[in-house]
Amino acid sequence: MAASSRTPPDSLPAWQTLKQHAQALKHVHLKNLFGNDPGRWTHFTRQVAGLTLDLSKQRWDDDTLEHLLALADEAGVPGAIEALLSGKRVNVSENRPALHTALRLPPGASLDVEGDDIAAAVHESLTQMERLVARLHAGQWRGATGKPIRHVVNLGVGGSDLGPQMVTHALADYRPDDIHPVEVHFASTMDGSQLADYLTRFNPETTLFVLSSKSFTTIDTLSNANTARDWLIGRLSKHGELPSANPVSEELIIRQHFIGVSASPDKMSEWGITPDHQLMFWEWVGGRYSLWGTIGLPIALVVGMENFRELLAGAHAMDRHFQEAPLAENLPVLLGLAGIWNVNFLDIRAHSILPYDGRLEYFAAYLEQLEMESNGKSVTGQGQAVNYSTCPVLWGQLGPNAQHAFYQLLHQGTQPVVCDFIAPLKRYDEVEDPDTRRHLKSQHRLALANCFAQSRVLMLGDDAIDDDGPRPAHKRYRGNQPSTTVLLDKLTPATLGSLIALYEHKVFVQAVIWDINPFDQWGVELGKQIATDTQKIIDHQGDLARLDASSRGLIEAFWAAEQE
Ligand SMILES: O=P(O)(O)OC[C@H]1O[C@H](O)[C@H](O)[C@@H](O)[C@@H]1O
Repeated sequence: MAASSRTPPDSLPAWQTLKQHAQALKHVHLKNLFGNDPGRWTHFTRQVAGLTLDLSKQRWDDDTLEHLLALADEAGVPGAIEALLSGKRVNVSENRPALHTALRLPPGASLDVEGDDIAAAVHESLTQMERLVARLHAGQWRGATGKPIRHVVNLGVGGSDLGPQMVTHALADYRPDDIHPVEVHFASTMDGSQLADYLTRFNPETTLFVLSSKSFTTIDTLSNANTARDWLIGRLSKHGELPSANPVSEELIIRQHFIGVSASPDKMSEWGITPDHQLMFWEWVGGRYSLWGTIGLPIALVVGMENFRELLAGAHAMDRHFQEAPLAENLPVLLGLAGIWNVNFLDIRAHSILPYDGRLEYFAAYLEQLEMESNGKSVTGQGQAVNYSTCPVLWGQLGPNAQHAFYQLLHQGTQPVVCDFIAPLKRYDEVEDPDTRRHLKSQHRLALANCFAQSRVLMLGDDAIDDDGPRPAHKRYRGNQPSTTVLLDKLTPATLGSLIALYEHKVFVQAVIWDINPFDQWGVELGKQIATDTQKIIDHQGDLARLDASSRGLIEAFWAAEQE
């Protein structure tokens, strides 16, 4: 992480100790670790900011943790945490800080970064967002023909889509009921199919688009934006198709139907977004870390500003804990170390995210970007190739659905996989009808029973059954698959904020130990460049002959299909 060169992690004394320790522990089954230590739950469980982190089902013991904590120390984790939170230029390849934590500083806080109080600027941007939200919630934001906005479509991709979509879905229950009803939707794919669905269903007079793009150059988002603009102009302008008594100017349409959110105000203006409808953020906020600021506009539209600020407060509580707690009590550090142990010492390179609550449907997709775009790297901050594994392959799905899909592999496949089970302890208290509440609460108990049963079976295998009589091989379970369980007291804006910040900081801790930069994503650039070249060839403006045989064949197949 640090710009100056560092001892490679695999040359640190604690790494060597861990290698030997792993050899000794390799043949110890998780069930025996539990058998040997009745106090595992207490030893390996921590509670902070509405979250309970149970690491007792990791395939480790007290000594492992001690060595891992020594590794964190030797790798400079405490100093790196301080550098991150105080705004040092930890993103070395782009020479800038990574200050997503500044977006959730409480009102009145200040943070001096290189001579500027950035907390003040952050709060100003939130106030500007609050004003736009208030206008929409009051039904005062009118489309070009004078009707209040009913549908808001966020056009963004990656960090400008996944975080807001995940949180709006998770917190939909927190929608205030005293507001003008505004429904929020998301379209990200460059093929236009998601957007096309909205365009066939929504009334252009009452539809507003939020163009969310940190760079404001992402072709996926800009192509959707152009389609949306053409649709609105085609329907509403004086030359349009709508038989309106009051045809309106293109200028008014763009003014009233587009908000821009970006770190590039010039590009927003160039596209035509009026300065009043531009929300800003900064280069020092990474896209996948940006839901906490103005990119969170869709979240604030769904849950209201008060709940949005609760989300920030929950994340800030985790930031404080990350900064202040000793390593051995520090949730993100412990979660990060469990990952290091699995990847680098137990050679487990697959990681599944399994929430047992339908509201967390998009959490795995969000973490896929957070973890793999951050830590899917193979050179250090100083450009040296690493010779140890970094980010595992991470994927997931709602646990109850995944039980009927890929749990077969978890239980009997050949791959070791570590799983994160995530569930709220309390649910459905707020349902008004007592009968419905009773039924839903029993469904919640059912979901928790499944969640707890699955991690137990993964751990114990056949030993989970009392009567472990003779059975054929295809009915046997070896167990010994490690897992983590994260329990939320309840899924609220604050606990969700803490949960997301927990994973953000876990990713950082791992990056520090692996000595990689989690805040850039150069690996996605070449694909974009080659796609631009390929499009020229598809459009008959480039040389097909210089491509490989497969790419040529694919393009020719497309051309042939176009002729049919
Ligand atoms: O917000 P934007 O600048 O449009 O970027 C959207 C996304 O696209 C990029 O290609 C990156 O891989 C992501 O990190 C980013 O979140």
